[in-house]
Amino acid sequence: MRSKVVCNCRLGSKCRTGVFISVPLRSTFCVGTSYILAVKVSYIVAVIMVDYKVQGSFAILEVNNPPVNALSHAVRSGLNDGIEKASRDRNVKAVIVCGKGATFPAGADIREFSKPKKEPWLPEIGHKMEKCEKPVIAAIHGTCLGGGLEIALFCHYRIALKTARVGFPEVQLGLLPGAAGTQRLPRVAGLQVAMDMISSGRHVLATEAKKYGIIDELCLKAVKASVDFPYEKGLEMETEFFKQLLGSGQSKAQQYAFFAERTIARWEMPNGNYRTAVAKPVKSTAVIGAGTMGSGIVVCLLSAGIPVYLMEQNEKFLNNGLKMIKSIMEGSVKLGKVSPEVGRKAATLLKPTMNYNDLKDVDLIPVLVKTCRGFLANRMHGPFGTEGTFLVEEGALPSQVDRVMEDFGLPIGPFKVRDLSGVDIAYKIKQEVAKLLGIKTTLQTRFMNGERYCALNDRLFHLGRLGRKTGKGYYKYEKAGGKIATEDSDVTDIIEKHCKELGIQRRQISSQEIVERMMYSCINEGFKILEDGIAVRPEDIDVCYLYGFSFPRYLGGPMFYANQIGLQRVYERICYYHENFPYSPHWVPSRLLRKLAAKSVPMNEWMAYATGSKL
Ligand SMILES: CCCCCCCC/C=C\C=C\CC(=O)SCCNC(=O)CCNC(=O)[C@H](O)C(C)(C)COP(=O)(O)OP(=O)(O)OC[C@H]1O[C@@H](n2cnc3c(N)ncnc32)[C@H](O)[C@@H]1OP(=O)(O)O
Repeated sequence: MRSKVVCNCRLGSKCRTGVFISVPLRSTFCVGTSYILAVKVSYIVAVIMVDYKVQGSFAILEVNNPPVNALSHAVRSGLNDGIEKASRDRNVKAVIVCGKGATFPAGADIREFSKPKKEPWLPEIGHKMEKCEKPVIAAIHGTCLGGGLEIALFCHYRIALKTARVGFPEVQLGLLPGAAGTQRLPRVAGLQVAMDMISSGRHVLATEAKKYGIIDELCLKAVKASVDFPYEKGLEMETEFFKQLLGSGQSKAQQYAFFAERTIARWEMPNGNYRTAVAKPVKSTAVIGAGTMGSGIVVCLLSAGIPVYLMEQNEKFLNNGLKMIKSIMEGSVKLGKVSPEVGRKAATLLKPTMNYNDLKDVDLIPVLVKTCRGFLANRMHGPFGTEGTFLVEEGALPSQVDRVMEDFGLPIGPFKVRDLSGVDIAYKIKQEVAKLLGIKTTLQTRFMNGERYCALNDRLFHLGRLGRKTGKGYYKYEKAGGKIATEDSDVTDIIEKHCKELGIQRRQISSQEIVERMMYSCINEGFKILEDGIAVRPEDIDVCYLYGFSFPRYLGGPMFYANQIGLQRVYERICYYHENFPYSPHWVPSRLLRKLAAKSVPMNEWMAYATGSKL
């Protein structure tokens, strides 16, 4: 713990060096420390997050806000005071801005975006640095990102370790650089580089950045020319856009996704947690089943350089799988996704077999779960697929459902996915369930075990329309194994025939109904999953969707999306669909959702209600 007098802020005024909490005693100065400090003589508590040192003729402003030196309010205050102090100090001839520990500031403090905004803003500090009559140098190491890079761009010189990385990841948070980044980077690095970096959010190595002129060891670049507007006007526009984005649901969702990814990494199980778990080396693996999914997993393992047995009981399927793997690996090499070296080595790492004995010593066999309802993703995604088919049976077309869901943000609609994974897979899963229940289905079956059943997929299966692999499924393709999906009037005829035979009156279905039925049915299941303790928090579900189903990041995940819509509204619509579709158990409203909706519980308290610690 350090305590030192660092400023002379007036009693009761805001401490400009840090966070001023309370002043019950009469005191004329405040005491700052990097830690929350109870000082005997007063209750004044302040946090210093920029260490100010003078070494020789250099003033060093070292940002000290671990772990990533985010530019929190206390850091901004510290930088602001530091640059003013260095400007005033006659002994100081130059100023160095740097980060303590692992990195130069990695950007604004994302947690502060959802709090009341507090000055000083970053552009104000940046302008003070730029206007400082003494040279201001950014000494960069680690990850110099977002607001951190903007600060560096305001400095007169930038020097960096070769290993340092710079970038504007704001786009991943639904934002744009808001402290002159959009104005200054093009002037330093050129329009093309700036457009690439700002729109991709990619981190650029210092060696590459130097080439672009972002890291400038030699002198202050004269950055006066503007592409479209004078600098001041450009800055004004940038601030306006930044404010608009910051208030948008998209940015909130992306900020949520950023923290959700980190939250789920801190997992806890009854017999261990993320701190105590020790990774076991994986030297050999086996994949059982050489279908689309099995082959995909083999490709991932081979790309990581891990030996893998591919086990199949049927020689023809085994050979088909091997062909598929070879072609995917060759494609990956061509696209530069894996190196030619990895591609060549893959052939030696892959061992096809039809003998289970070969698998007895392998370290890992990934399990391909197809029918189990107990798992998170499959269980939650079940209603999604089922509702899609029901919508088509009631009046929509597969292409309409796909278009609406792609507009919603999914990378590929549910029927295109079914064609990709295979109509036969969906058919066989249903047949397995029917077999377990001792039921035989026909094309006329409308209920199975008291639940609504749609035999449309079965029709396509019996017509040999198995999806991409046969060149026809819910769409037609340019060839068997083709990728270009085109609407097929034959499919419309099949659907209409199905409805006519079963006496189903088709109707117009709105986009809103499609989105609600697809999304709310799986959200309802998501709340049941929380209720059952299958997931320990909504973030688990959302990250699973972001990665497993490429759910749009700008919506955060299905649970965050539900929260944004409002639980009361989601609950009411689920009740509405339950009334209209009483034979689909996925519309039975979740008890947890009902409780949360009734009490308008904020998302961070959902689990207290799910686990019963709050009722
Ligand atoms: C309203 C009017 C305003 C008008 C004026 C506008 C002025 C606006 C000015 C500036 C705006 C700037 C925008 C930004 O700068 S946005 C932020 C840009 N930066 C980022 O997005 C970086 C995000 N972080 C990362 O990518 C990584 O964390 C990385 C820095 C690469 C380090 O990775 P790694 O070593 O793997 O560490 P972790 O990711 O696990 O992170 C460690 C913990 O630190 C927390 N963290 C990281 N970055 C931030 C951040 N920017 N803000 C807050 N917290 C951050 C992270 O959550 C980890 O903590 P925990 O484990 O507790 O979750």
